[in-house]
Amino acid sequence: MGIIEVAHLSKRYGEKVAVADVSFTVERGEIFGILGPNGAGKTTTVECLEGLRRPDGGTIRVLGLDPRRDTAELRRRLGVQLQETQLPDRLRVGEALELYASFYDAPADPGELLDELGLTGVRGTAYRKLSGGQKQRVSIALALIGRPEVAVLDELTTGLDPQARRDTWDVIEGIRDRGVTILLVTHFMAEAERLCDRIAVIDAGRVAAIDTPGGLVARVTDEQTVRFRPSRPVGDDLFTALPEVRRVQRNGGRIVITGTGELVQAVTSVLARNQVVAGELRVEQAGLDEAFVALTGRTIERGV
Ligand SMILES: Nc1ncnc2c1ncn2[C@@H]1O[C@H](COP(=O)(O)OP(=O)(O)OP(=O)(O)O)[C@@H](O)[C@H]1O
Repeated sequence: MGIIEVAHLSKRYGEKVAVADVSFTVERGEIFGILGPNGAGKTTTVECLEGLRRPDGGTIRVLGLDPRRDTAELRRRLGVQLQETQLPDRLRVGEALELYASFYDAPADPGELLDELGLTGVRGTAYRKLSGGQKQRVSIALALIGRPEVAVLDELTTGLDPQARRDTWDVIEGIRDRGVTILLVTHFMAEAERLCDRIAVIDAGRVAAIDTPGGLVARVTDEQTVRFRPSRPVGDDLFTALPEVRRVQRNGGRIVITGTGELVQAVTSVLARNQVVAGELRVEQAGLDEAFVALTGRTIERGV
């Protein structure tokens, strides 16, 4: 059984269909991403599984619990980071953690958590004086203070600069390594690519695809391109004879070979057999960006 199971979820606001039909299962220990453009229905989906909204249709189980019925138990076992944590301005970081810790029977140690998130130095600082990245890490700390088995992180790095965003990614990987299952909502491509074991691509309230980042790319194309400058002149026929090769092009002194499968290995072995050295060798592969466009017909931000 998955740690989170969502089946045929639907939710509308008046006439507006926010979630039309969303199903996915999150396994214990993974970082599962929900990736989609603004307005795709990501937040509505996670708010339903947090028990904050009542779905119009479908079923949801989180840790085997029904979010609408077992709200109190779910609150103890699910860590939730809100889109914008609003804490009183004067509250100090350490006090905020102590306060939230008091809501749980067996909370994490606030000092250890601050240390892990690199916040020890601002323990006595008022929340309003923190940088965007520090505020974000406080909101992650608050999501983890109850030692949850599952944490839902929504738009984790929105508004952060690239360095703060990368630092936050390291933090998230550390949390996963401690065994916390993470449901990560994002509209940044780079974030999903870097962090997620599997991704549900959501568009207009529906799941367009669920797969590993590599699997999503492979669904769309397994074409790759190898570029290099040969150490001596070679004919195209050397490469066109390889089953992996689709096209050979020339670009100045460079050879550009497009193909599939074990293309890089095939090209480099034929070069080695013919004593040609490949200078300035580059390999390019379609990425999640291309896969996302092919699946949804839209582009979204990369995020770094
Ligand atoms: N309370 C509400 N009342 C009416 N419409 C809403 C409400 N909340 C969301 N919507 C609409 O439902 C759709 C889905 O919104 P939702 O916030 O779930 O998307 P999202 O993928 O999380 O987007 P974002 O990345 O912008 O947060 C959007 O068209 C949004 O305008």
